[in-house]
Amino acid sequence: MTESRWYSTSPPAKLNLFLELLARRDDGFHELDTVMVAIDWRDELRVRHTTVPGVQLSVDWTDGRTSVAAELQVDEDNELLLVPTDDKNLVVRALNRLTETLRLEGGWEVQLSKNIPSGAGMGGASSDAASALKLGWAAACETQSDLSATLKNETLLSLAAEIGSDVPFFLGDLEADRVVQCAHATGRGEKLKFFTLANPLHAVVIYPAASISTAQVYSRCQVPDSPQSSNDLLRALQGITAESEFSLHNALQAPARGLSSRIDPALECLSKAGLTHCHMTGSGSACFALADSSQQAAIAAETLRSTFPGGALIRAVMSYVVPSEIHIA
Ligand SMILES: C[C@](O)(CO)[C@H](O)COP(=O)(O)OP(=O)(O)OC[C@H]1O[C@@H](n2ccc(N)nc2=O)[C@H](O)[C@@H]1O
Ligand SMILES: Nc1ncnc2c1ncn2[C@@H]1O[C@H](COP(=O)(O)OP(=O)(O)OP(=O)(O)O)[C@@H](O)[C@H]1O
Repeated sequence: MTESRWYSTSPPAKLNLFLELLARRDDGFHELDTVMVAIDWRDELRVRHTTVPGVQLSVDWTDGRTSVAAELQVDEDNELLLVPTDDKNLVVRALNRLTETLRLEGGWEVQLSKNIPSGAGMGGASSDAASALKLGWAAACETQSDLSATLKNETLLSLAAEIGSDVPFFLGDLEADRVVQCAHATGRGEKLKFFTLANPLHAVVIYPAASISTAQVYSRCQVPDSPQSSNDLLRALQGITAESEFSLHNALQAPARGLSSRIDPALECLSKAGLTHCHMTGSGSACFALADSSQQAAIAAETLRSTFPGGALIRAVMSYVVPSEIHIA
């Protein structure tokens, strides 16, 4: 066995434009109706298959720890900047499971450069894990010529769903083998119908220097008697109806607001910045609002950087594709 070349990609974050709770299941998970869009706030991940067993993961912050800590107004050793390098990291879990499933010899050398904050509801760890599965599969094919391509989609999808409810979204549309930006997700988030946006989405995202546990938010949520539906939004995003005819919704916003006092100021500042459709994404704490253009988003983000009280990562973003392109070096 030899070492593979380096395989790299840029795992994107996501925003939940809509999230409704339909039921609480016996296994503790919730049935969802959610609409996710990938955005161009991205990590960087490099993977190669090596002769050494296990996963050797190194993590840094692309903009430098000092710079991110300054934006967040915290010390460099603050837990907001801590990213695990052991099997708590979903990248390590993904590659270990790939090794077991494919009965591979050897292990992995991995370099992860973070941009996406954790505990933000932006799915950063899940996206890293999905990318690790894709890169790992590609690298394994280089050193193990007998891997069956027909097993690829089935294996990646089942490992992704095992690792986390958000992970399958970040694999993209495996069946149709096309790049897309959006999906309507049901089940616990793993049943996906991908679609292409009629027009790019522009937004400003504020991560208000607070990490929230997804499990804690779900433990405080309430399933409504009459759930709202994502139908109008789905039709507007696909250009079937006029784009102004939709509203966004997140059933996890109320329980998350009860866990962090940093969400309300983020929502207030976004709504005062001349943007529309202000909401929290996923289980929080990050909040976003939609802009008409990349220029409006950039100007609003710049203004918010001077007006938002306390530390925060504030970015102008736009819709992006899943999966992101793989490079080989
Ligand atoms: C909030 C979202 O990000 C929206 O896209 C996802 O629903 C969360 O997805 P995730 O972070 O991949 O979550 P998982 O790692 O699968 O689950 C973490 C915990 O969240 C709760 N959970 C998650 C997904 C779901 N549909 N119902 C739940 O109740 C469960 O308590 C679970 O133990
Ligand atoms: N690759 C990774 N990058 C960042 N954090 C990770 C990673 N793998 C595991 N973690 C851990 O996962 C936890 C949550 O991270 P994640 O970014 O998935 O949360 P989130 O923003 O709430 O996303 P989601 O929308 O999926 O709930 C953190 O405690 C973090 O330490």
